[in-house]
Amino acid sequence: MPTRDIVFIEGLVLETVVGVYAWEKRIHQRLVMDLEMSTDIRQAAQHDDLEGTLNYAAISEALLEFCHTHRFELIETYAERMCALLLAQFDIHHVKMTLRKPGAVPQATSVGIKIERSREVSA
Ligand SMILES: Nc1nc2c(c(=O)[nH]1)N=C([C@H](O)[C@@H](O)CO)CN2
Repeated sequence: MPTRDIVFIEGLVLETVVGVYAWEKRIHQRLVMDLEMSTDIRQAAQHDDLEGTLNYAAISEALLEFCHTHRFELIETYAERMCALLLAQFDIHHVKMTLRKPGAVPQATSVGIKIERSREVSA
């Protein structure tokens, strides 16, 4: 029976080069990510074994590395590309990502996007 199990990461701070404007291409800015990843944790819990679940430390490392080695103008591009990376490299069925760019609009606490992506089911 399918589960509704979630492994999550909240408030992951990613330093990267991001922005539409010329001045933004010369600095590093912070993006802050919340992530919910659907998986099945029953095997891991039964055997008390990290191999059977999503390793949130390894996933955080992969996202930090991605942001160190890429630069895009839009946070949409970061979100889309990082969801694709997660679905390709980890046993995730469905991912919900919130990506914030705090400080982009000084009058707002934060701005950003929320997306959800699922692994393609092959026919
Ligand atoms: N939907 C978006 N709107 C805006 C973005 C973005 O990435 N997605 N980016 C900018 C600028 O880079 C802005 O953050 C500079 O303050 C504007 N709008």
